[in-house]
Amino acid sequence: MDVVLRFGAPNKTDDDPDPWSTEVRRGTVRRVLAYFRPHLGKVALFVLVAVLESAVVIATPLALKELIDGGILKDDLGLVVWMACLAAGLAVVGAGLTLVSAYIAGWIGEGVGYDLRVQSLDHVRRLPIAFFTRTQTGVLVGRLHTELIMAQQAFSHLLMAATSALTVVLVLVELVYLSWLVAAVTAVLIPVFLVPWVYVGRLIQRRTTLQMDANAGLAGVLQERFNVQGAMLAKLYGRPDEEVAEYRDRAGVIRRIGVSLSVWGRMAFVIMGLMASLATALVYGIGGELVLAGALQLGTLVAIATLLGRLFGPITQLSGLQETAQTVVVSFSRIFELLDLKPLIEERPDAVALERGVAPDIEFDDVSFRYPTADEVSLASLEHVRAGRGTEEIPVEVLRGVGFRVPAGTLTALVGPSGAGKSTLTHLVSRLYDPVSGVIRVGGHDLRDLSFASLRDTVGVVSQDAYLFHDTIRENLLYARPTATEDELVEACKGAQIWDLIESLPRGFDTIAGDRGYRLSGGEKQRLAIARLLLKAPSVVVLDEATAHLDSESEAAVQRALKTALRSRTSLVIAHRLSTIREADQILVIEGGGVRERGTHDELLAAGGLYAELYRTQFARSESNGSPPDGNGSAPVRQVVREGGR
Ligand SMILES: Nc1ncnc2c1ncn2[C@@H]1O[C@H](COP(=O)(O)OP(=O)(O)OP(=O)(O)O)[C@@H](O)[C@H]1O
Repeated sequence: MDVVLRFGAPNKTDDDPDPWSTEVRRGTVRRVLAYFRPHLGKVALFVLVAVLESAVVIATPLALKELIDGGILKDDLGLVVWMACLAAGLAVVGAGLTLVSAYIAGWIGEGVGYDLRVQSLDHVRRLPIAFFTRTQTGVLVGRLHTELIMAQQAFSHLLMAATSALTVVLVLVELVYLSWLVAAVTAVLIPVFLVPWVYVGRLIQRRTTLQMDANAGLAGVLQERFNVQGAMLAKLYGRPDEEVAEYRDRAGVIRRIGVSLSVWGRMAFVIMGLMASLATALVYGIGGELVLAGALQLGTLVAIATLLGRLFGPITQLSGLQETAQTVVVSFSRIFELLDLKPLIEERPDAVALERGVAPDIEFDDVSFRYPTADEVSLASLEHVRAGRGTEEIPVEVLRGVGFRVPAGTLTALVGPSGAGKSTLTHLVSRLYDPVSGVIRVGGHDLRDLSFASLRDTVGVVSQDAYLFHDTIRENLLYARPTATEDELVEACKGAQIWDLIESLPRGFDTIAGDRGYRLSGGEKQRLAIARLLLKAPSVVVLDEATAHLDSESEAAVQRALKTALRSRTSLVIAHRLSTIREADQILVIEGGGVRERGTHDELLAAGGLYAELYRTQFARSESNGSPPDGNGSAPVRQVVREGGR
């Protein structure tokens, strides 16, 4: 087992995957340190500034000592003025150095945060689609955002703590030099004063973790409920009273923790002020007696009191060092967990490109497939569902020994009962997944040998529920081809039968579409997606026809759009409409993860098998102008290829 440390974990049960888990993997510290490497120059500069800053801290009391003992007590006005000016100058330089060191620490922290952010975003982008189907978006965003900010801030704090450590050491050395007795008393008393401070610090730390946990939980729920589909489901099926009660409970927890945090946060300052005042009183008490006894000079006493005042800030900062270090290590560990997920689908170094603009054939050669299990593609802590230990996923083969060929420039329709594996077949063509065995060839090349860029250029997909970004129609279209001209946009929209609508909108292409631009109907959205496809001009089209009922006008428009989109392209269409099926050069009837029948519409009807049954129960209903045929088609039955049930 890789997990070796556990820092103050909250009350979680084993079957509750915890997105804020504080488990740390072995080797994390080494990996964190590696992030310093590109910033070593800045780190060296930071150390130099830290040394200067600490030198200023200990020099000021010495100037004050000289001002009193050598100037005031010896009536030397010149020295008084000089030392006062020196103390003032040191104060200004000290303030400047503090700002400079905060700036450099910020640069290093932000630099590490930047490196980590770019690396993790790029990595997550390359993760397989299976990862995204399993992961809770809110929790993933939390990890990529909140966690990263925490790691980076804590990182900067660690650097500042290094300055504090140096200051504490130098101040203690100077205290011993000025008066070993007062230094000894201070050394004994500091830990006593620090106990309440450390206690309060821990309390604040625990509450902050709880608050983050509660906020993340609420954010996850809100993200799920308040997107358009979630809000729709909640309106149709939700139980408002119970849901509001749940929000109240969650918000109540955040309020309770927030109130307690604000009190304890104030308490921390109160304790620090109190500690400083008590220590000063004590030093003047003991030191005053020594001055009266002639064992200590007045200037030395003032210098000691000043030094003490400078000691508490750094010491309190150091007392939180352990928690800060933990935060860095735990946060980085959670991000590394994500970075360690394998992309599964990768581009080969010697990947080739298909010739552009030439429609290739597609061939499935004995392809079998199962969806990856959670262990292979995701993190339990990101799924954030109560999976329960011991309920291991049993991988089920979704496709078994599938073999067929789509000749170049032809249309193949996939039909079959729900859950048969039609969408899965199309996912494999666009290489969202790789087959477990067998080969898929496009233009004679194994899909796995093609470069990603070539694959993206070659295969265009239009899904049933076309997704649009919350952006203008123009930006949504340009996503497929950023260099497209206005004329090309218009032409694509005309081809997709959506231009009339866009033209009629007051803001035309600049109308906001997407999640909150919900004004587009299902058919319109699909036509916009077809326009996007036309702009991309792929030579292979994978299409899932909309099952949603479209009115006859919209349906006719979609059909016309499809005609343009599929013309002289190699097409694989999950067909729900008889018109598409009739036009297909080949129909594959998919059932139970295999091709059961293949042929044209007439051939399959004549064969009287599964297709004929599907036709009677589903497709005939969508045929507007005629009654279902009786199955006595004229096509010769021998042309129908029946697949063995593998
Ligand atoms: N992401 C996934 N992870 C695991 N199993 C999946 C996943 N997607 C689909 N399946 C399973 O794979 C099988 C085939 O599903 P697929 O979506 O390919 O069927 P389909 O023929 O397209 O169905 P429909 O017509 O209802 O869309 C089903 O049993 C389904 O439960």
